[in-house]
Amino acid sequence: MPSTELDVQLDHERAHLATSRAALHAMRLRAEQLYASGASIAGDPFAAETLGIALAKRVAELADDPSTPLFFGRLDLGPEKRLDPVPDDGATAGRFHIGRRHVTDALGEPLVLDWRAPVSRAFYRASARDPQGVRVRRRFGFAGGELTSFEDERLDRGEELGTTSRILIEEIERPRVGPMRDIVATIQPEQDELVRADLDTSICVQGAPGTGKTAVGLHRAAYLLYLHRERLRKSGVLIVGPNQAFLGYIAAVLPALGELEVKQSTIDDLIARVPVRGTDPVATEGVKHDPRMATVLHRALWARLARPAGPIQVSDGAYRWRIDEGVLRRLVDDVRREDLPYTLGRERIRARTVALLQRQAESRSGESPPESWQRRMGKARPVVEFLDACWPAVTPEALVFELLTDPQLLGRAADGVLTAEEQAVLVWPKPPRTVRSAKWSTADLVLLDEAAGLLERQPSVSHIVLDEAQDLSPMHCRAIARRTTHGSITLLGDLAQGTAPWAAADWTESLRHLGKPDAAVIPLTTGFRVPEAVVALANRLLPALEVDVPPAVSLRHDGELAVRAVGDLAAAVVDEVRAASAYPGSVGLIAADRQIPALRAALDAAGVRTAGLADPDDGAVTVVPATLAKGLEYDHVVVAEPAAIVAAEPRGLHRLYVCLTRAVSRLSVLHTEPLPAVLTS
Ligand SMILES: Nc1ncnc2c1ncn2[C@@H]1O[C@H](COP(=O)(O)OP(=O)(O)OP(=O)(O)O)[C@@H](O)[C@H]1O
Repeated sequence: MPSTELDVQLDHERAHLATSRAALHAMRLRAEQLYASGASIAGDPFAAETLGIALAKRVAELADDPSTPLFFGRLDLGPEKRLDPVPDDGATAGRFHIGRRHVTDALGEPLVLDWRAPVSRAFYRASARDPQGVRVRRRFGFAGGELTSFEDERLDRGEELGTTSRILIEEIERPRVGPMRDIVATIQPEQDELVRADLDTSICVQGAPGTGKTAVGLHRAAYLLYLHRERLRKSGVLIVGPNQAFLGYIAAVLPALGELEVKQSTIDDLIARVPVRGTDPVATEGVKHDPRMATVLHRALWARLARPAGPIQVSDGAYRWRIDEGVLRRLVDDVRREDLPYTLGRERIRARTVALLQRQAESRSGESPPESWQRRMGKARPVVEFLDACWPAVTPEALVFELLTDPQLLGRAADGVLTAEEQAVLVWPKPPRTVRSAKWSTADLVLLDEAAGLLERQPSVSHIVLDEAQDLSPMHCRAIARRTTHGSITLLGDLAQGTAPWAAADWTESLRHLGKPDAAVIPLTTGFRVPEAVVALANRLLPALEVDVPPAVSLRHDGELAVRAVGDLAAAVVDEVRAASAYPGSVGLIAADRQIPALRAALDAAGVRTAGLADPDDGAVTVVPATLAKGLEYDHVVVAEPAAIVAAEPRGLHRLYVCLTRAVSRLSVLHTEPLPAVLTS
């Protein structure tokens, strides 16, 4: 395109941007006015409050962030795809700008279409081979909210840029500062297919570091909320991530896409029903996370049932009623066969016992006794004694407490399921005296949740996105399965990054425990973060990680890698970090957890500004313990002493693989001890 023509078109697009911004502003003003007058329109205080909340949300959703473009793409559709009834004026019919949210003018005509709208799909999926009715796809380049360039693909003429798009490459190579950003402008076709998968479809995405798994999960959540807003408002979408630092890092993505109400949680917080005040030895933790514990708990619970040993005789003040032992036995057997959660079963026994008494009262008087009579009989001492004897009430805490304090009881429940050694490590060495004084560990949380699931039904969430899912134990997966009985999941992970003792070795097992055995496992293989040279170093570890995963192909041919033997680790770290700070973008120092305090002190002493994960500071060097590096990324990463990272834990090589794959542009590896042999061979 000649440069004058290009300038004309750019001016045209800038004018459209200005019009769209003004329209968004007007939409927001209207929402604010409605909000201000909400109290007077609504009939009563409750309605006023509900309306007020909805309108305040709407106002917040319509906030314009001047640093992000209102649209990032444009589609010119061919005549057969035009949706508008307006006669073709040759200029704008069949033309749609695509952005983060809908913007309409005063007449309700769309100026910008939401990226999730059906028409927008073609922006991500159309190709020269399958143009999907698109004549021209235009991508816009922006700097600080100002439109600076555009790039056209004439799909109708077979032109397609794919991953050679300059705008895509610039976006990928842009320095990272602060929390994670959305990727709506450049979602790739293989990612889009996952983002737009049906709500009822559960998927498992296996992808090497930096292939966009987290991004895909977050965008899928936003997409599902757009498409099924009413349904999901009630039962929700939940994002589960490995730790608070990670959740903090991704927290801004959904609000940037206009989704302000998605809950995010770590798996431990999701299932925590008691405060964690204790820790377990590794061997004990391992057994508690083993799926065989589900059988043990199940057996321990149902072993509490006893056969009725005698009739019940109940007086209601006027008459005395009796139910024979045989009838009670049948009653308990019948309810047992109904396979209800335990507490529901107990209540059903109570209800049926009262019904039997009621029938006797009816046949005597010919009238049905009042509800108050039924309630009284349900609480009558002989009825409660019968229930307590045959179907005793129990809490999850009491059930787990009994198992962990009583070797005999545990032995009966675990017979043929756990070995004697496994049973021995489960029992508390110093048993607490009461349930209340128990110091529960994080591993106990999965047992308590499993027990709670045996007692009561868990409410179902419509969709759960599970990130870094390779680290979920089978018992974690069961906890999620209980919460998605009627919902679906997006499982995101990389088997090579599994660092937990129970890390998944293949996805089939995890999916089975998650109750979604038929979910497809889909690979993502294009790497958007880690430069080629760095991927090549990290990939040397793969054979030692004993997992079968497709290797990633990096889109980044830039980037630098330096591996240096040094004499004084702290001094070298200070020098390296100082040198890194000369470049734009973020700097992260990753080291074994126990080395972090000394290295941070050395940086502080040298006057280098540092920040921890809990207190992020954009201009400072973030000091990251290796165990918290998962999912994070920095432009320049300094990994200090790989041997110490490997030595710190049984799956230390997997941890090192995670640490080496955090760099967006440059990775410096500094070591005083020899590097792990697999890295140098
Ligand atoms: N289509 C895309 N366009 C631009 N950037 C992208 C795209 N996909 C992913 N990215 C960027 O690549 C980086 C890595 O993405 P993300 O963190 O989602 O990867 P991941 O697979 O979850 O990585 P890890 O396994 O290390 O957690 C992020 O900065 C993300 O914004």
